Amino acid sequence: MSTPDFRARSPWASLTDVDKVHVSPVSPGSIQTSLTVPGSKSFTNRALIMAALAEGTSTLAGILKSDDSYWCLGALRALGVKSEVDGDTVTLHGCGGRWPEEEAELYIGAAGTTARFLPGPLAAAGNGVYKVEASKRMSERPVEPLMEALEELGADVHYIDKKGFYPLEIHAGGLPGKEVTISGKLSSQFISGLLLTGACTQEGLRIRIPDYIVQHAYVHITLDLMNQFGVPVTYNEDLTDMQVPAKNFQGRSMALEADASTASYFMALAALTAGTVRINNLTMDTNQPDIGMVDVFEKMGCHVEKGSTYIEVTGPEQLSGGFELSMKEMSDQTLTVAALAPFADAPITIRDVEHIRHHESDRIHAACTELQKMGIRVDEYSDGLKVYPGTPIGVSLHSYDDHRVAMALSLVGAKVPGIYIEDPGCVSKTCPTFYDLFEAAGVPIKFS
Ligand SMILES: O=C(O)C1=C[C@@H](OP(=O)(O)O)[C@@H](O)[C@H](O)C1
Ligand SMILES: C=C(OP(=O)(O)O)C(=O)O
Repeated sequence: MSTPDFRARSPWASLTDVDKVHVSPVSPGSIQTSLTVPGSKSFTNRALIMAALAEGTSTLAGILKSDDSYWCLGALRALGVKSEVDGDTVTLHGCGGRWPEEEAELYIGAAGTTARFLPGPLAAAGNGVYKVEASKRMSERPVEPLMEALEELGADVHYIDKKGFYPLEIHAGGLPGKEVTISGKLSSQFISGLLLTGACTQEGLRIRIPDYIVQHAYVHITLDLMNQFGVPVTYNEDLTDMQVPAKNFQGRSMALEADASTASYFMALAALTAGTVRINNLTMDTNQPDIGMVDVFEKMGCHVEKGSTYIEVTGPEQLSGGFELSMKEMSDQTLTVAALAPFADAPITIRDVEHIRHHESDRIHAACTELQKMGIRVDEYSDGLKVYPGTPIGVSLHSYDDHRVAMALSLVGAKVPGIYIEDPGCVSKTCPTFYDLFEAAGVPIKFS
């Protein structure tokens, strides 16, 4: 069983000295609230990297302040990019397409985004030696297909401990570019990383995908943001053929979207407790794939109001089950659906998410183990799980140093007495204020 990697908890983390949280049940219909969720992790780390590489200054409002973004910003500072943070706004003075530092040691924490987005721009926009270290778990997560693609393009990558994994060293001297082929089946982040790399090459980059991209919506977020930062990529409909021009990013000011993944836990809270939760700063008009949870909530019997400035979910008296979902395109929410499923009136099956065994934990196995601990019947598949209706018993649940395990399992506590979540501080990877928001929504929270 994993022990938390406290080095990856940043100064933006919370609950650093907390062992457990006791989440207590609420009475049905008692949650009637509206809330504003923090900025999107995916937007924040992309925008930080593009702004750092850009010509000119960028001001990014509504950034997520969490471990993932703290370490990303820290790595960019170590590369010589100056920035100032004021509340949730950051100003970055872009380096104009060439990292100022020619030798740097970077620590990127547990962020898959930084781990997959930065190496290419290091090789292509750098001239020197960059040592990159990541958290324990990020050093077990796959990066080799991305590194192989970069090596094919001429990058000089040295693995320090184990071939194919962090920590590693990049001996940078620019990349000519041209063409590269990579599978999209393991992680969409490899593709986003190559797109960012393409802009920094000398001749531009054609990226071909021989199969398909899991969570391809995240690649659309990259494409849209690159366009906004002045690098228009041309691409075909299924994103299997993309052409990136060699072009400097242009600094700009923008407000970032709220995090749809974080919002989903609060919509799920309404779903589970027959309450009403309005998310004040998110609409259906987003590329973030986890917005698809709105359809899942409707399928489970919720009433959803899709406003022009908000989304509001009202839970039913009884959640409906009895369906199978392919969650390939919004796999970060697998754990949320798994946590709601015991309370549905028939089994729920989740498929096509084998890749989440390589996320912050083996999420399929973590979900099955913790549900079984609560006495819930589960079938585990290589690419998903089937959860049967049941009455969970109150126990202490492990969070596997995985923010989404902690946030999803906390939902169960809002319904079942005696639920404790171990190491709740792991939520700081993407939402250090998670338990503040949960409590403000009306769920009793007690730390020990
Ligand atoms: O590009 C991004 O911002 C993300 C891509 C997805 O990763 P994978 O495609 O590796 O599953 C997702 O799970 C992650 O939370 C964020
Ligand atoms: C998979 C996730 O993160 P990462 O960006 O580290 O891949 C996640 O946030 O669920």
